[in-house]
Amino acid sequence: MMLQNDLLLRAARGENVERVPIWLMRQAGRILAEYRAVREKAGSFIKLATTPELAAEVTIQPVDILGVDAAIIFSDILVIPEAMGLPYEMAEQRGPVFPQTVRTAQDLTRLKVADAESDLAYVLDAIKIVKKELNGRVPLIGFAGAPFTIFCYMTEGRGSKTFSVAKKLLYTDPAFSHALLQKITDSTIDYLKAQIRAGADLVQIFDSWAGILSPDQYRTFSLPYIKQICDALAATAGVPVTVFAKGAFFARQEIGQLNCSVVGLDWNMDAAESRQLIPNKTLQGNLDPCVLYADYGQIKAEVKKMLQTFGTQRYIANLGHGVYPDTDPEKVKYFIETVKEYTL
Ligand SMILES: Cc1c2[nH]c(c1CCC(=O)O)Cc1[nH]c(c(CCC(=O)O)c1C)Cc1[nH]c(c(CCC(=O)O)c1C)Cc1[nH]c(c(C)c1CCC(=O)O)C2
Repeated sequence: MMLQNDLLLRAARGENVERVPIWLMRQAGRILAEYRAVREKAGSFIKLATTPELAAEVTIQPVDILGVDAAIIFSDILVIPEAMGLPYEMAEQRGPVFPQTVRTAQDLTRLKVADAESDLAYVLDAIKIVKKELNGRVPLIGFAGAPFTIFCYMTEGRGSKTFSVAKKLLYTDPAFSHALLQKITDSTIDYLKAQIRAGADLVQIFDSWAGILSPDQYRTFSLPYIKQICDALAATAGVPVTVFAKGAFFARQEIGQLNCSVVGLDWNMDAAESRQLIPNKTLQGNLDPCVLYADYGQIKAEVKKMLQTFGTQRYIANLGHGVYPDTDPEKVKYFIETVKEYTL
């Protein structure tokens, strides 16, 4: 299937583009009333995420309503622990909770390496439906959490400001930590390959908790596993890979040397400095999501500043993290329009 709008893929591959492509992290769900209506109908987040027709519907909503240049499959990074044998619940207002956690070698023996084709068939089915319904309008982004971020949730059992339970394990039981990280990595490689076979045109790895690690710990417990994923996908899949490590400003140079096409940036990472540290890759980001609370004039000024410093080539416009749930969708549309209208 030929894509009518392949700006995102061309920018990712470092090819010339006539304008900057844009999409938003967490564009599906969170801000749209149309999303909340479907979620209501489904009854729960998990029901919605595991019903391929409904997941496909909310995946396509931002393409129709916001006019973004890509869809991202509606799912969650926590489907990997679930497929490994650690089910999660989505507590209203409180986020994900794992009733059981994994903190010892013995806990680990109860987990398996996920088999995407059987354990995550519902995500793959949703991808196939989206590809059919998009009919080539825009590319579809697949995704997974980085092994360290998944490790955080599996060991801690819930969100945390410090993830001190997870980090304690890195210091007190590195052998266990590496064994769990490897099992997550093996599951994730299989899963991302399956997403690509099902039709994902690009995949993004979210290392949402990268910023809580020291540079040394990041080098030991996160980067090597992301590297395994990038190498495995480069060897077999041939679609662009984006690595987004929130807060890992200290690791930009090393991330830039991975076998990936795009590096995602958050708003703490200076554009010019990032270009210098990562000279040979496409950059993605990095507007502070809070800019979208400002008035239209301020949004325009901030977006122009961002585009001027990143330039229009080897660049994908985005926020520096997911869009916040209480953002006015009209402001989001204005952000997207401002990027689309920008020319040098
Ligand atoms: C850390 C993380 C999670 N999930 C995700 C990350 C990495 C990205 C990031 O750092 O923001 C990724 C994710 N989660 C979801 C998507 C869907 C696609 C998209 O729009 O980008 C994506 C890409 C749906 C979701 N995942 C979740 C919701 C809200 C649940 C609901 O509708 O009740 C949605 C739409 C729940 C979730 N899932 C997670 C948390 C902490 C929460 C609770 C709060 C929240 O972020 O909304 C874990």
